[in-house]
Amino acid sequence: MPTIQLSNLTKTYPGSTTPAVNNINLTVNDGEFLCLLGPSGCGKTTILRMIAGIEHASGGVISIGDKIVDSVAHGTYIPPEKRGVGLVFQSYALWPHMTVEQNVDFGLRLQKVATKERIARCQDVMEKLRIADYAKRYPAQLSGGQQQRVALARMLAVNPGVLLLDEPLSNLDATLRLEMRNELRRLHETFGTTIVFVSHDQWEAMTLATTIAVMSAGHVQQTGTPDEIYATPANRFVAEFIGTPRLNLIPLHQQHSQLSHHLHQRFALHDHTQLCGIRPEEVVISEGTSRDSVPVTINNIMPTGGSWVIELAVGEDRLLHSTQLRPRWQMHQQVYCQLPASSLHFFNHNGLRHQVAAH
Ligand SMILES: Nc1ncnc2c1ncn2[C@@H]1O[C@H](COP(=O)(O)OP(=O)(O)OP(=O)(O)O)[C@@H](O)[C@H]1O
Repeated sequence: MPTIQLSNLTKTYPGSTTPAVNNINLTVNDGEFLCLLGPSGCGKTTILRMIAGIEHASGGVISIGDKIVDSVAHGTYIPPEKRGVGLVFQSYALWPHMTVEQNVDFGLRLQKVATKERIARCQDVMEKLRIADYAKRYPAQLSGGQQQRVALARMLAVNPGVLLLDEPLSNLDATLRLEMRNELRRLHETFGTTIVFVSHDQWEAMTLATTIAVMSAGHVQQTGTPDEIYATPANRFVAEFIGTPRLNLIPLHQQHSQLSHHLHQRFALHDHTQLCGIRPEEVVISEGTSRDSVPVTINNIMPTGGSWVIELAVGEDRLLHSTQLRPRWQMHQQVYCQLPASSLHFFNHNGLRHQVAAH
């Protein structure tokens, strides 16, 4: 299975002055399940369409395996059907006048695969995707999730080296979404296909991907495993984009902030260190005082179905704590919170993560 390499990849649509994709460098390794994650309009779909070949790059190079498939400078552009990639869109685009079986068979027919092998491959992929029972039905006679699986089966039947998925779960309800996530993960394990998946849903990305590339405004902000992205966000954007409830951000240069004062006592903070972040589940609450604890008031207790979000007041500052344990605190109770040093993320005036030393 091929590696996909994007080098200084840029796309500016005609009539636009701002690049939709701005000088991106990204490698998708063999067998990797990479998720392009970011808010609407950040350029995820544009990248996918350029890899597929249905959009031309304005600059930079795309290679699949050892072949350059798009490069303005080299004058190279390989058409989609010669790239060995399968693209599944948000809308499944099944042929309505063909049965499930005929839809799955479609690509194999185009490739002029021998009849016997076509039948065997269709059957195999339909069984793996659990749609063999609907082989004779038309798309209109299937549920959204079943149609989704037919679209995937149609792609997998032709055995693409690379599978590109553009928010393929976005039209499904919550239960089906979960089912399809498991299905996709199973597929990745079974077929070992290199997958590039576009999503704006952080949980989808965290639960599915082996690697996440977090994007904003045409740039890749950080690439890493789900764990790395969550535990060591490279900048403020990534830190805030990932995690629910959002990471707490404490401004470090506000005169009357008790939390800021507390952090200045513990750490050597310079002017360029602007913000300190801590995830709500890392904030520790206790009844008694201890070293490095801060007195706080329980300001609000919000149940979120199986977990709780608690708002703490520290003077004018507010801090969120989240927990899976039913809280034993009362509204307005005075308690103490701790901000463990290993859970703190410091960001400079450019929003970049950096280290600070303890006093
Ligand atoms: N065909 C086009 N012509 C002009 N501009 C476009 C075209 N397609 C996309 N854009 C613009 O390029 C930018 C990136 O769009 P893109 O669809 O890649 O973002 P996205 O991250 O996939 O968004 P979403 O999650 O909403 O699908 C957006 O500002 C969009 O308006």
